[in-house]
Amino acid sequence: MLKLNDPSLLETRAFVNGQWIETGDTFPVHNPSTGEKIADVTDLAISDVSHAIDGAYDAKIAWGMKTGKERGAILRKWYDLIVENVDDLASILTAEMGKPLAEAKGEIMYGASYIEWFAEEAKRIYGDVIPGHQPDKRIVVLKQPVGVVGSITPWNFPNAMIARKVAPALAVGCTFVARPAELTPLSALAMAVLGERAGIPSGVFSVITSSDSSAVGKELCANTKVAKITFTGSTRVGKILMEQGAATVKKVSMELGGNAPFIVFDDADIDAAVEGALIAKFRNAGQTCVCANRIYVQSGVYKEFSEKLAQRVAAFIIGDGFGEGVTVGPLINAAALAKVESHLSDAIAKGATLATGGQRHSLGGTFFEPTVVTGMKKNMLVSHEETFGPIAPLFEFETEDEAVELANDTEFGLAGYFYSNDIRRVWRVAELLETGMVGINTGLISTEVAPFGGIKQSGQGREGSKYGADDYLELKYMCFGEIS
Ligand SMILES: NC(=O)C1=CN([C@@H]2O[C@H](COP(=O)(O)OP(=O)(O)OC[C@H]3O[C@@H](n4cnc5c(N)ncnc54)[C@H](OP(=O)(O)O)[C@@H]3O)[C@@H](O)[C@H]2O)C=CC1
Ligand SMILES: O=C(O)[C@H](O)CS(=O)(=O)O
Repeated sequence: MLKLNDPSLLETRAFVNGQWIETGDTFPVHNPSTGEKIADVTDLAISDVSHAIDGAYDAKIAWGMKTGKERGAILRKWYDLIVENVDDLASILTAEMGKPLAEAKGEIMYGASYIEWFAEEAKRIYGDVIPGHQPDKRIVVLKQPVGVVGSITPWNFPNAMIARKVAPALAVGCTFVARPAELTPLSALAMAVLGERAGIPSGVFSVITSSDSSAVGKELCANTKVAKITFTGSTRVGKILMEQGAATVKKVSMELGGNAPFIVFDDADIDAAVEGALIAKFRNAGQTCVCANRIYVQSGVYKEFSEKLAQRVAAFIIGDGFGEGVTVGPLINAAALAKVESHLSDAIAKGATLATGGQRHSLGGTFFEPTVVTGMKKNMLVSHEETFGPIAPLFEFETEDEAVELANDTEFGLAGYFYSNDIRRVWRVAELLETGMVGINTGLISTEVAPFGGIKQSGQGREGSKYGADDYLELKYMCFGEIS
């Protein structure tokens, strides 16, 4: 049983229009480290989802009429409550998702940083005054909230992916209907408990828990009271939602799949590059969209980098996310494990060589040994598919042009990383990489102060930073005539 300082944070009812809802229908939530059931969560019907949308639509006028300062104050209170309860929120997150407790705490604080950031930005949603085009004309541009936002988020960051969306939405005056992944609804519900305590008015932030993501997605896309869909997840599902949303011309923000290249040039600090690769590849057991999916190492430093990386990876501590000192937890489910094994067996069959790891961990379940594999070639599955697991595939290259060509040889374009101490090379490569984000001599780029998002088939829109509110705003232009 989960031991919490505040057991009321382990909520299993859906939160709709300020009411905690039980329908009698539930779906189970399991701990991926142990396989044990940790809760039965309300399984809403589509009529309940539609009711949540109605409530958000009814609430948007009053919420939008508050000043930015008033909305910001409520968001700031929410931030303070999240920080005060970080230990319980992290325990709930580790229990339902499996990541090590230290990483879970990091995620809670990372998600909270977006709520803090947009609590401040709420007061700064400025419009424009444009010089008139005729003597009697005066032109003013307003920025107004888009309205009701439907949100669908993945299991791998069950707190931060919602926080990264709900914060800007509420800051600018939108209302928000969140549907968390079936695998990890508890973190979202705990956010709703604290949001209610912070004074978020009923209807402004609802959490609709459901085992039928497809049906919820169809309702959010078809319901004309929903102005916008914001989605984080696979490119496959993003395309489904974009197609479904087209029927009602839904605005969309899409944070989708990745296939990040991680390039080590021969002028790099190799020890620093190893540290960067450990973070970029193995954070969340490799289950992040910005993970290094392909590691390209220039031939002159390939042996040194490979050996140093393998040595560090072999020292990882695998186990239950609650375990003391554990640095790599389980994969989320059997399907994730099967994908990791398929990518690895494909690579080995095509000539790759194991440097460390390479098999299911002796703990059983969905634990997999963190793995380094060398001798990778572009005809291997890992080159073109997102592994979403703890495998570091090392490819060798000779020239800078070759590295850039290999890095860009993907339909994805979310994150890219490289290590080099040649300033001219840094600018050349950074400008040529076809990604929305580039880490230069660092393997960790996610922060609320910068615009997070991808290009190509990794999505559209940006989350966080001074740009992050734009996805939740409409421009309205007013032309005043007869002014003389
Ligand atoms: N760009 C980014 O910031 C991020 C991208 N991702 C990407 O997400 C993937 C991993 O997450 P994963 O959960 O497996 O991704 P999925 O796309 O399978 O699921 C993401 C969310 O979409 C829901 N969903 C699934 N099918 C549909 C549908 N037909 N209609 C509406 N909603 C649906 C899921 O619900 P349910 O699971 O309950 O069915 C889940 O809540 C990877 O590709 C990763 O790169 C992940 C995190 C961040
Ligand atoms: O992969 C994800 O779900 C997150 O976007 C990763 S990050 O924002 O924590 O880097």
